[in-house]
Amino acid sequence: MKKFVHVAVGVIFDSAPENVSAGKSKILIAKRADHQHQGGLWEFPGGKVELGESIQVALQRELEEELGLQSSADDMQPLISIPFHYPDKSVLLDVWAVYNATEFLKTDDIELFDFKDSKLVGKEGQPLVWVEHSELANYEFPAANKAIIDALLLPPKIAISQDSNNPDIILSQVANTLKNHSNIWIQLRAPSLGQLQYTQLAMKLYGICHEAGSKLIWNCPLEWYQVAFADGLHLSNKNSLNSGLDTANERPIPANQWLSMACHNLTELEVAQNIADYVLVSPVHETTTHPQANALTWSGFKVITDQARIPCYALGGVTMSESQTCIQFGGQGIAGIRCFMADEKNITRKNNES
Ligand SMILES: Nc1nc2c([nH]c(=O)n2[C@@H]2O[C@H](COP(=O)(O)OP(=O)(O)OP(=O)(O)O)[C@@H](O)[C@H]2O)c(=O)[nH]1
Repeated sequence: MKKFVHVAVGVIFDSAPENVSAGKSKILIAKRADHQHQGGLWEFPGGKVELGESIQVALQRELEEELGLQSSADDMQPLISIPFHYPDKSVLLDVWAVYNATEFLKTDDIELFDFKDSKLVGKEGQPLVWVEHSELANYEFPAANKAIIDALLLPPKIAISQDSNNPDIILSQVANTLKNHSNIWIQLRAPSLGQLQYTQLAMKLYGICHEAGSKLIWNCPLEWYQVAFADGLHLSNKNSLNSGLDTANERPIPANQWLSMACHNLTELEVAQNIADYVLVSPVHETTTHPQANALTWSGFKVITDQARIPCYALGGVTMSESQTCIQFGGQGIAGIRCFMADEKNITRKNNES
């Protein structure tokens, strides 16, 4: 039988959550010894959860043993949990963000600095480096870590545009959302528009999103997708079915673009996590547009996040006030239309007033 290990993993930030979301923070990574499983690759520090230990206690113990880092439970927040099967071993990585580490871990700490090589090393002699988010791509990690790195790059909020047959209304809506929210990506969903109108609108929005430090995810048939004006593609059930992607094993877009899929149950999750980077799980609550759909509730959402090895967003009647609940139930963040976008009537009224 394959060996199974439950691992507590810490993504250690040198500063507070506000600085992390503003992109002004560094992350500590360590190199695994050659003789270890996945040896020679970089990792986020951590180790096995011992019998009867909580994840937080295990992580605090491992970080103390490996780095001399004394972390406070108040500075820890769940990031993602990843069940992953290597050919020789199955792991459950329980990954937590650990903030304010430099308050406890001095980079010039004599114990952690190898003066001979002028390098930072851990207590077990493992090389350590503080890196920016954008530098993570330059290091080679075990396969299970792709989802951790994705979770670090993905935002806490995804605003989905409200459908309209008037592209100008959608454009104003999105601009408004970007004005009112930071750290948010836009998914352009506009089933009432034809291909030409959709493409023209998406091209305009791509510039607007990038100017605001956001990203634009297209939600349209695969054939409409234009790599040069998009950061990624979201495949609804209908669009993935129409393109034969509901059973696919191959990504339909390049690896450096984001791919998300709709997910309503564990069967859809299995299909999605073969090719997508993240899923939008719905409906968490009953909504006015889908009153007949059976709501998952937060506990049903957790059934899915527990099985997911990619980040999961909560969609369907979820409000901003539930952001922390979403994280506690294993979610990456919140996706929605109404919770971020002003509705069409207000936009029309505002446009008429100005
Ligand atoms: N700490 C840590 N482990 C990871 C990461 N990614 C990942 O796949 N793992 C896997 O999770 C397991 C961690 O177990 P561990 O560190 O306690 O044990 P080990 O096998 O490395 O060595 P050991 O048995 O000698 O202690 C390893 O199989 C490792 O390959 C990561 O980012 N950090």
